[in-house]
Amino acid sequence: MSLTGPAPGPSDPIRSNQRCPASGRAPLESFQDVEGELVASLLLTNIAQLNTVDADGTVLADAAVLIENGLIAWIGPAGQAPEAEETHDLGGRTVLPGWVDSHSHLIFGGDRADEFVARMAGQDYAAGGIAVTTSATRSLDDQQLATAVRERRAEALSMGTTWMETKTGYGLDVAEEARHARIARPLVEQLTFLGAHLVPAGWDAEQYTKTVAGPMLDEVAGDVDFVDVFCERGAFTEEQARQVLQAAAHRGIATKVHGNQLGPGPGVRLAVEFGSRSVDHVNYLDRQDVAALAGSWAHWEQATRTGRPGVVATCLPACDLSTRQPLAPGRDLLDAGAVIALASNCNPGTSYTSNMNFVVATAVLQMHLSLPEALEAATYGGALALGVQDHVGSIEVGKRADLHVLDAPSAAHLAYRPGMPLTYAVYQAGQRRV
Ligand SMILES: N=CN[C@@H](CCC(=O)O)C(=O)O
Ligand SMILES: [Zn+2]
Repeated sequence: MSLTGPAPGPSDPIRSNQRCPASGRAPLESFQDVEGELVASLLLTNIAQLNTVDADGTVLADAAVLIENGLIAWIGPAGQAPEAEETHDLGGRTVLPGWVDSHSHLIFGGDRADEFVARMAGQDYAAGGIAVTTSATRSLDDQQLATAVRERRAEALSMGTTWMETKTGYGLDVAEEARHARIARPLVEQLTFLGAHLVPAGWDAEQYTKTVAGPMLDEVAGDVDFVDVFCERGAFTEEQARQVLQAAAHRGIATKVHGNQLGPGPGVRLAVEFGSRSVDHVNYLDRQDVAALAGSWAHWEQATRTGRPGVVATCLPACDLSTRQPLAPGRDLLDAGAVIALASNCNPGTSYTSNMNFVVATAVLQMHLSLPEALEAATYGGALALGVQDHVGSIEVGKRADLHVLDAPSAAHLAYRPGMPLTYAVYQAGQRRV
């Protein structure tokens, strides 16, 4: 396999000012003028361990990466690296793809520390807490809400997350959901509509579902990449979830499902039936669920990463710890041939962290994933869950230069030294951001 290749041409994937293939929008507009300068050609060299997360899991020692115009242009031994306008000596550190965090809820006001403390004292998590955050979020004006989202996105970037999805779902009426979508749109790379998060007080569930699947979806459709539904006891039933997913399919919008989080249920089945990009949480799976998820990848060639992707099972271990749910069976899913992603689920109710280093460490230590499996799930797996796997999620020629530099000699240190501040530098579309 050759790791070298020609510099990307004009038709190559997302540059920082190009359109996102899933949404047709410019995903990084908000980041253009924040900091960092885009150098036409930049060589990163003296990399002790380069984890490409390509289809072969190639790991190179003593490596270099050439970035041209924000894209990866060459990968190979440091001793054979081409000349560049500028060189960064990474001092024998480790490089991996930037994290692709495919599940978060950053559009919120307030926090729910009291609820967390009660949970640690033995109370169960229940979907109803979403209403508390909805009130706190509605009380923020546009500027306050934008600032909150921007700061949370920046916090995630500072820990290596170079591509991030976030969801609405704390507005829960037409005007608020539309306001949240409009505000968040330029602040994250991809946006999901989760009007079907909770039936708000005072609403009849059937009426609310109709509103979500009709006028609310119409109002946000131009701003979102995905439609999601929380299919769980205390949230939306199978039939209600089906209405929302059908409405999305009718409008040609890709779907996601929050499913099987608090108990066994129809979430996985629905996601497979609708060909959703992902089903997220997946804590309570039976054999048929696991088989259905694995079977959804029948038309995908793993060795070449080509074909039709199936439904990604997104595991959220930080959430599982905070809600004291059994960890999602990531090991069993992988062994059965399913494809998993790891994501933060950053939100004030169940997972108030966007630290993907922590998520990956937990997946290795507690879910029994190998380090390479966890790395892949938190990068390429996330990209698959978002439909952007041809553009981000691995270090390969032609892809966007999203790189996470660890202050460590190998990626194993992520789990070996859990909780330590290992992020040394972050390059996003070729610009040094951290
Ligand atoms: N489970 C549904 N939604 C969020 C939690 C929302 C909340 O409790 O505020 C989640 O993914 O965990
Ligand atoms: Zn969620």
